[in-house]
Amino acid sequence: MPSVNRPPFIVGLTGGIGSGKSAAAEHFARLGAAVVDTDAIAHELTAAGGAAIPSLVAAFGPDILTPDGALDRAKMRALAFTDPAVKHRLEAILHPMIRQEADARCLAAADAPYVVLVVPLLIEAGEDYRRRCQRIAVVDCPEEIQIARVRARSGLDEDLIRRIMAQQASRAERLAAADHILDNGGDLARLYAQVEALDRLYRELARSAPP
Ligand SMILES: CC(C)(COP(=O)(O)OP(=O)(O)OC[C@H]1O[C@@H](n2cnc3c(N)ncnc32)[C@H](O)[C@@H]1O)[C@@H](O)C(=O)NCCC(=O)NCCS
Ligand SMILES: Nc1ncnc2c1ncn2[C@@H]1O[C@H](COP(=O)(O)OP(=O)(O)OP(=O)(O)O)[C@@H](O)[C@H]1O
Repeated sequence: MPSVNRPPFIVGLTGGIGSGKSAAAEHFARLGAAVVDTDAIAHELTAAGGAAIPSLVAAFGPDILTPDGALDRAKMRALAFTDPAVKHRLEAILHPMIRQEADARCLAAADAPYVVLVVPLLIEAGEDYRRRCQRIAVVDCPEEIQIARVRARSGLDEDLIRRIMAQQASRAERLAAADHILDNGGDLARLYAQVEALDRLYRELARSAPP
C-alpha cells in the first residue's frame, strides 16, 4: 500500500499543442491515476481573482484583463506568440507559480497509485520537471493532425498554431526524451488502449519503486 510518507511515483506526460495530452490524461484519471495538469493550474492562476493577476497587471497594465478581471487569453496569446519579450515576461511570472502549485498537488496525491503530471513544456523546461519525473510519456501525432485538431477545437488560425508550434520543442526532441510514446495518430479507442497498457506498467513500477 502506498503511504502518505512515500513520495509519489510521477509520470511526466507531454506533447505538442493539440497532440492529445488532455485526452490521454482523462483516461489515466478514469483508470484511477491522480492527474496534475499544469495547463489547468495556469488557467486557475490567471482566472479572475487568481494569484497571478496582480503581477500580470503590474507587468502588462490593466488592459491585459477582461472586464471581469481575468487574464484576456486571446489578447495575451496574440501578444506572447508575436513578441518573444512578452512571452518571456509572462513565463517569468507564471512558471515559478505553476511549478510550486504542481509540486504541492503531486505531494497531496501521494496516496494515489501514481501521478500523471501533464506539462506541455516539459522538454523545454530542461531539468525543472524532468528531475521530478520517474518516467516520461510523450503523446505524439503528425503535425498536420495537431493543426487540424486545434483548429477544430478552438478555431485558431493555422498561422498562429504554426507560430506556437515553432516555439515548442520539435517532435524529434520530444520523442528522443520519451520513455514511452502514445501514438495518437489514430482514433480515441487506439489512444485509450495504449493508456491502459501504460497504466498497468506504471502501477507495477510504482509498487516496486524504492521508497
Ligand atoms: C498565452 C496564453 C494566455 C494563451 O492562452 P490559451 O487559452 O490560448 O492557451 P492555454 O493556456 O490553454 O494553452 C494551450 C496550449 O498552448 C501551448 N502553450 C501555452 N503556453 C505556451 C508557451 N509559453 N510556450 C509554448 N507553447 C505554449 C501549450 O501547448 C498549451 O497546452 C497561455 O497559454 C499562457 O498563459 N501561457 C503561459 C503559461 C505557460 O507557459 N503555460 C504552459 C503550461 S506550463
Ligand atoms: N485520437 C483522437 N481522435 C480525434 N480527436 C482527438 C483525438 N485525440 C484528441 N482529439 C481532440 O483533439 C483536440 C486536442 O486534444 P487535447 O485537448 O487532448 O490535446 P492537448 O495536447 O491537451 O492540447 P493543448 O496542448 O492545446 O492543451 C481535442 O478537441 C480532442 O478532443
